Amino acid sequence: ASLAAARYGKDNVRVYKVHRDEKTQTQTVTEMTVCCLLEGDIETSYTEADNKPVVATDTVKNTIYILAKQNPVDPPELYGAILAAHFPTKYSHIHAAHVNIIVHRWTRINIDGKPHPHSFLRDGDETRNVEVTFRRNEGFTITSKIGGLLVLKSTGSAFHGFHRDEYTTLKETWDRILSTEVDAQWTWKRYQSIAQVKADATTFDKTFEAARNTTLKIFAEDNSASVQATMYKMCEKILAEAPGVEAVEYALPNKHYFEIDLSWHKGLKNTGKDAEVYAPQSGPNGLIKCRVVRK
Ligand SMILES: O=c1[nH]c(=O)c2nn[nH]c2[nH]1
Repeated sequence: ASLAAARYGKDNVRVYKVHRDEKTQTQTVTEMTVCCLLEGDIETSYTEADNKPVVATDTVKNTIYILAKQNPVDPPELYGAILAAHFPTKYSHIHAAHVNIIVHRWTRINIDGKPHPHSFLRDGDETRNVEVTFRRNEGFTITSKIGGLLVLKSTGSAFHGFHRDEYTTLKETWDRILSTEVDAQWTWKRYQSIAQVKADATTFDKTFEAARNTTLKIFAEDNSASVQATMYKMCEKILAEAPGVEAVEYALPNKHYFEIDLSWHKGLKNTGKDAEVYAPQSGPNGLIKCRVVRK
């Protein structure tokens, strides 16, 4: 047997950082969960129980905290790049690092119409995520993500004209509920240095907001012929808005809501145009994926 691939490190490292602005007496918070895995000349720690090359996962955890203290944690793309580059820079036998960051929502609370200086609420399980791989002599591959954004539209979605044969029972519909959980990501052109990543810091934030707004706008306004058709429009718009992005990917579950025929009860009409009460399904669910690149 031989070792085909190996990477190790610390996962589920929860980090909270506060920024205190003395001038405005306003505080800003960031909470994230970090995974950092290392690759390099570590084979003998697997094949020969040789621990000399092992930078302990506890050391990786400590480094996550120290670099969060010494550097900005926003945008997560920049902190992720700083963290990923640290290990191959410090340890010559580590050649690459893979960083995944999940940024949780702490939205500033408005009290009496005014943003509160140090109070926040968790408005949803939606997260902003980042994946950074740094490989020595190859630079940074950065992917930015929206995760867990639950959206539903009660009409404005259809699905008809699909292939029919002896296996098909699905009825065509011109008016259905569309409910999904947005898993969207966009991969940036390769960066060669932290300086280049830092120079784009505001672009990462602006592109995240633009991609989220584009997703919501097209989801709401597109008279959807299918999940496929609607998600493609989202990808096209994000590519058009973000010249630094090379590819956009979406994975959208189609979370079905079934009509309930209640006609057995005194002829109660609750199907087709009379449908009002539905049964939301936990599964099975459709899953529609795509990756869109520039021509
Ligand atoms: O939007 C949809 N795409 C599909 O591929 C599909 N299949 N069943 N329902 C569906 N809805």
